Amino acid sequence: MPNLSVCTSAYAYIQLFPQIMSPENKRSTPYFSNGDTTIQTKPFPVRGERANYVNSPHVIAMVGLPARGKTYISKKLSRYLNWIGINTKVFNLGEYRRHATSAYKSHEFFRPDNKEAMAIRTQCALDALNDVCSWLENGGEVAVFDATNSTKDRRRLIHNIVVEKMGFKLFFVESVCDDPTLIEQNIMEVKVSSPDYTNMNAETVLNDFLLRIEHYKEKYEPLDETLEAGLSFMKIYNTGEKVVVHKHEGHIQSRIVYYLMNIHIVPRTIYLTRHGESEQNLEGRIGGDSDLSARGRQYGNALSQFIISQNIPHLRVWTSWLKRTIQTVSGIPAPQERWKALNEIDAGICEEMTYEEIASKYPDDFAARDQNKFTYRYPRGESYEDLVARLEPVIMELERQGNVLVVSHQAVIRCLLAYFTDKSSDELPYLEVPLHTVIKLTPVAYGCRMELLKLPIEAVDTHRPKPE
Ligand SMILES: O=P(O)(O)OC[C@H]1O[C@@](CO)(OP(=O)(O)O)[C@@H](O)[C@@H]1O
Repeated sequence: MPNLSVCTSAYAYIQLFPQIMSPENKRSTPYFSNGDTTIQTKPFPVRGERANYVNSPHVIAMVGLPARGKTYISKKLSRYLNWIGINTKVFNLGEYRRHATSAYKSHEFFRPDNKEAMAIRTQCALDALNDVCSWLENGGEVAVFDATNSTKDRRRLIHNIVVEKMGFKLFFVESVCDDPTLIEQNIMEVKVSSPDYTNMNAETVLNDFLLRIEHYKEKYEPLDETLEAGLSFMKIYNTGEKVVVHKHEGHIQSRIVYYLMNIHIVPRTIYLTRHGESEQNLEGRIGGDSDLSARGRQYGNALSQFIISQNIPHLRVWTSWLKRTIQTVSGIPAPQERWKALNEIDAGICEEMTYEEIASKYPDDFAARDQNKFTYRYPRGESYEDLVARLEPVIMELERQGNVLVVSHQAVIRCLLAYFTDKSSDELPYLEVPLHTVIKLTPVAYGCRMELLKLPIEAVDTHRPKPE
């Protein structure tokens, strides 16, 4: 976290950016608009081996006026990248500023002519970038720098540090929004509860925040492919109405572009549930393709009643290709789609065995799975890690859709749930997904609200907890 020290010595700054600020050209620095004040920062990490990797780390730097959904995009992107196995972390500049100073009293703090505040803000940006670089140098793969980065000078500074000094890849993501309703909605949803505004009423917050935006607008320079032709970036207009991509590089940036092109913020609900109890669940056998038990069929009926009672507009129902999910939704009056990708984890040579049978026939495998359940792959079958890869298109399509009911299996629902609730790969294979329970997910501010709705039909417990 920030280590604030504003001084009048140009020493650290000269060290950091020798090519742009030597003693002779001290006054010609393009990076600060606050007169003679220069910023001292702790030394940046030394450019290490990571810069030479084929897959060198990436910095994703957000761009845009306040209340344009940058934090929403940062958090959501980080959740997705971590879920697909790319080690990602968000560095939010607002948090550095709040940690460094409690000077924020009103929008006046953000006036471009407030020199003292400007020095603090620049110091915080350097501290955050310093942490970004240290984290990437120590094994991180993608750092998301969540800040306004709304001037060309600030972006050049980031480029100097991230690309020229550290040798990392840099991609800017700008969120442009000129719809006053969306902006006001964003302020009311997330700014009213910001630590900047404790104990203030919503109207005062709204007015102050709108003035803060005005201060940023005075200096705002949107990304422009002619003026900043060398930079890699994408611009998202009005939450996805239009997208412009400029010089994106490599596999990770392509995935980021594709993901951000698919997400939307229209309110909707996702319902996840396992099939009703199956014949093989009753016997404690894994996998297979058995029919529902009598209680499983009751759950199918209860689920239809529940879904009808919810009165969900334009609901779509997705199932796997296995009999137990298809039988479960047979009474639901909504369009249905079958996905092979939603089939249960393939247990390979262990299919249709009980855990006890596996432990006695393949003791080494049984122990290995307990050691690392996420990466363990059943011989001639799959691991949870494989399952996440198989489910990525499902997540992408879910992101594009409105209201959806997904009826699938224990391991598959764990993977989907981990994505929506930001659970690590260690936690994922042990998430509790009981039979005869509907998991209702509603997007809120920066995440998802999760409700577990147990329907009143008994079922066996198929959860095998992590051994001590
Ligand atoms: O990874 P574990 O904890 O074994 O759970 C996955 C297992 O859950 C089961 C039930 O034991 O799922 P489901 O009944 O939902 O199809 C098996 O088919 C599957 O192999």
